[in-house]
Amino acid sequence: MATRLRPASKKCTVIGGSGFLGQHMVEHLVGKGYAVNVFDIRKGFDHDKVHFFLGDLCRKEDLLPALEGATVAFHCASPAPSSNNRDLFYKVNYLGTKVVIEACREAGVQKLVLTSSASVVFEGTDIKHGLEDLPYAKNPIDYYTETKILQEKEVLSANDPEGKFLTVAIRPHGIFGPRDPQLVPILVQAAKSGKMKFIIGDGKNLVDFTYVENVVHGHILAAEQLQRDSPLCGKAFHITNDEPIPFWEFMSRILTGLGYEAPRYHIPYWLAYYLALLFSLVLMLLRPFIAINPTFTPMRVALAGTFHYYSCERAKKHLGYKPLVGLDEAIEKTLRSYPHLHRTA
Ligand SMILES: NC(=O)C1=CN([C@@H]2O[C@H](COP(=O)(O)OP(=O)(O)OC[C@H]3O[C@@H](n4cnc5c(N)ncnc54)[C@H](O)[C@@H]3O)[C@@H](O)[C@H]2O)C=CC1
Ligand SMILES: CC(C)CCC[C@@H](C)[C@H]1CC[C@H]2C3=C(CC[C@]12C)[C@@]1(C)CCC(=O)C[C@@H]1CC3
Repeated sequence: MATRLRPASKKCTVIGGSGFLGQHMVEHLVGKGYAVNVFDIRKGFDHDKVHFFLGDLCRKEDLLPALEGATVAFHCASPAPSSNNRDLFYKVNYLGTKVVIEACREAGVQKLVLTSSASVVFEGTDIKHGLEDLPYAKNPIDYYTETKILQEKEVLSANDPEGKFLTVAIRPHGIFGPRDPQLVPILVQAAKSGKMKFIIGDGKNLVDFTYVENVVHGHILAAEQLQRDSPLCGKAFHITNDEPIPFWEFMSRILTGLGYEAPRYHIPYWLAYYLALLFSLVLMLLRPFIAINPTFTPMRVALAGTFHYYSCERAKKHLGYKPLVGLDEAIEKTLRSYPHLHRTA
């Protein structure tokens, strides 16, 4: 029987492929017939159809073998936002991304799809139906976001159709779903230690939470539509569930779905913000003696107490994007995927 050869254009590399989003990307790409290389500093899972390359993206010599023969590279690697390590964010997200671009060009990769973040325009004040052409935040909410801005600028300005190298950035917001190590586990941890009693503000602020499969879908569409002279070249695209929901309703649905009580007492936004700021200053002074990772940071209070939802009309128009999984189904699937986080008694 003749074996059908996989077209060379279907070989890709997922940088950060061992992470939460990366792993979902890999599974969907394999399902769509791509030959997939994963590049990461750690091996997060096993897959018989995937080639794993371990290394640091800041080192071009580590990266090059993983990019060999690939036409598309997806760059979804980043230090965890909660690590709050300024030097590490700068090194990996900014300097490392320059290395990624250089290595892609050297290896002959034709398309680079960056996972950016909708937060690159967020300064801690309300954004309603935000468009991609809002200016980058002058005062980003944290170091992580500061370096996501530098990273996105670097990738978009590297778009070079003459040099046969095309780039695009996907800006998701509040990714959640099975195996997310961040949103649901942090929430459950806070609930277990009795910290999820308060609603910051009036609880009416709408926010985007985006199911991981929709984020993956947006990335794959971007890679497939990115062509010379297409309106995608060098542009950013919001990818959301297109169903903004009150932040505290989303939190409550996750908490009650896992058997915890929903927060019910209101605390004014400004009070929560200044308390978190004061707390982080105290922790900074104490850092030489004791290291604590606080649950309530000024950044989280800002995210929990303001409106921040984004339009994905540009993605609908130019990528043909439409969320594949609606919010209700996404929450259900997520809750079902965390049996070990259900409250026992
Ligand atoms: N989780 C969220 O809500 C959102 C995430 N994003 C972006 O999506 C991307 C993926 O995020 P997640 O999957 O949630 O994070 P994650 O922490 O699960 O995955 C990131 C991966 O990058 C790898 N990595 C970190 N430093 C590296 C280095 N120097 N060399 C090679 N690999 C390295 C890590 O080992 C990890 O596997 C990131 O770029 C993040 O900024 C954007 C918007 C929202
Ligand atoms: C303790 C509570 C007040 C809130 C707990 C939930 C939070 C851990 C999450 C709610 C919104 C999330 C979010 C991100 C991380 C996890 C949350 C703060 C990001 C900062 C992840 C990286 C990004 O690029 C932007 C995200 C915005 C929303």
